[in-house]
Amino acid sequence: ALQHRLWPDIDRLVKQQVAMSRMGIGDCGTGWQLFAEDGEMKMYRREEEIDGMVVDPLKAVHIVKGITGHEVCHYFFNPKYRYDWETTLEHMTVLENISDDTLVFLQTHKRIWPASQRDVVFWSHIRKLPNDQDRDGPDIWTVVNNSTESPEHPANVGKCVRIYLTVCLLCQTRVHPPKDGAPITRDDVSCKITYCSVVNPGGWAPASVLRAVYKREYPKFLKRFTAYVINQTKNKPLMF
Ligand SMILES: CCCCCc1ccc(-c2ccc(S(=O)(=O)CCO)cc2)cc1[C@H]1C[C@H]1c1ccccn1
Repeated sequence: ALQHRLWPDIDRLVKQQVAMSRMGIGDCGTGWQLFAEDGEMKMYRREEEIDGMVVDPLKAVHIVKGITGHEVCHYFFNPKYRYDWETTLEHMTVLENISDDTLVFLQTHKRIWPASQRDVVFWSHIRKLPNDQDRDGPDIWTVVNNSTESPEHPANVGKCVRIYLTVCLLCQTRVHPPKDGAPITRDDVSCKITYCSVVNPGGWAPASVLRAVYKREYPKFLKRFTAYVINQTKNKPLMF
């Protein structure tokens, strides 16, 4: 395929993020603390600071019945759905349509008192990966979002503080074939979702405020997003 300017970065980061996501919490070494749990959803964080700024890595694992990894990644990647599920979003622009699987976004997020408002520029890439652990299992789907520069939108010139993030959504579909050989329905599928993110808040914000924001916003985001995908797909044919 024709390579574009971001391709080497994207390819390297996707491979690195997928490898990290596939590691369980256990073998990521210690330091992960469970901070939120709701049914099948478990959220872990590590407390890390860079230059006194909270950049706590987050890892969430969730198992959702009735949807596939392709569907989860489709609704996460495609800009036309984002305002429906991203509650902290104030404005979103697609700066570049690099290819049908790679976009560059500019997003401004609602201000969270007492911190100043944030914006972010990132490339977003969706990819299907062969399921090398279970050869005849369904493919794995992933979306990786990673901050990038935009000459037209330099950091910290307007009212917003630029944040920097790396996000990886990795989805493994599981099919539980019906005994009587009947066609597969939504009752026979589930999706194991791993969501990893590291957000550097850019300018300084009180550690207590940031940790409270993350503790509130991440569980809300994953629950709302997965409920959105269930609702959007329930009367549609399965997308594998
Ligand atoms: C003082 C607060 C500073 C940080 C505010 C902020 C900005 C962007 C983001 C963010 C930006 C992108 C992504 S994504 O996964 O790529 C999807 C596409 O939107 C995810 C999260 C997060 C937060 C932090 C609110 C926290 C928060 C956490 C989950 C959801 C929303 N807000």
